[in-house]
Amino acid sequence: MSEAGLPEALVGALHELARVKRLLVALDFDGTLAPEVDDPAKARALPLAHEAVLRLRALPHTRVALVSGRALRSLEEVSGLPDDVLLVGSHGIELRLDNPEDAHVLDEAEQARVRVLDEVLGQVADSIDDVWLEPKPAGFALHTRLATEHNSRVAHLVALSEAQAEVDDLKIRQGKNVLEFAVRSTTKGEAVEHLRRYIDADAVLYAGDDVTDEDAFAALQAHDLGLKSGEGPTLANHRVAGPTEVAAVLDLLATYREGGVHEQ
Ligand SMILES: O=P(O)(O)OC[C@H]1O[C@H](O[C@H]2O[C@H](CO)[C@@H](O)[C@H](O)[C@H]2O)[C@H](O)[C@@H](O)[C@@H]1O
Repeated sequence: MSEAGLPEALVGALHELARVKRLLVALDFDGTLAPEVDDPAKARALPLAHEAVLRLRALPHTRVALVSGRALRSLEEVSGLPDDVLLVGSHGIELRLDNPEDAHVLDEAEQARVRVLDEVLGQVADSIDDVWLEPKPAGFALHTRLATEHNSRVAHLVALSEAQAEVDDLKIRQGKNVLEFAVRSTTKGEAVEHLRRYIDADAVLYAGDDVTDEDAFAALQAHDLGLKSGEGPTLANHRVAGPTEVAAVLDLLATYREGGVHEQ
């Protein structure tokens, strides 16, 4: 372990990463910047992580992006970051880049499928204790965090079978105490590839904690750095225990890059 309490190999990789010319720092929100809480509206990035993001986005040739499963509007609210931080919501479906025309629009057929999903999943949530539905532009998250294990299992089974029976071509994702249904199948991996091209990045740091972040880790290249937050199988080449350590990583990366060692 280094002085910062981080693995030596990770500290070395951060030092290398801080030297590249154009750097993309792409970060998942819940479970990575923000500790998990029962009410998604109350999630906030740890102060050290928030501060490090602000320091990184102020540096030349450095862009920060949040890449989240949340709806874009929800991500804007909980992250509370300036407009020049790029935002990706709904697992890659919604983008807030530098121009308003980058915003997504669902076509009429997709909107009709969202309405059917609303009806089907709404009935599931209404009929099982402590299960609730979070609406998003292209679908819904069925939350079971506060439900008993039994109710959670029933909710997942019923929601899966009824939604698939009523709506074609659904993208279904399992997350932490949540089952997500969307009418578009964009992934965080596609989002990272899009962001890499968008800023013409020479290297990418991606940090995430959940199964859906694995698509982003799979999109990383040899000179990138993937950081898994918490337990579970991963394609990331580095791992830390959780949001506290992710904050320490971002703080150290900001310090190295502020040191002005990046290639010009
Ligand atoms: O991709 P992320 O930024 O990690 O977003 C994934 C989902 O995060 C939210 O749900 C999760 O965090 C909540 C707050 O800690 C927690 O209560 C819930 O159990 C977790 O599943 C969000 O509500 C979802 O829409 C996101 O897809």
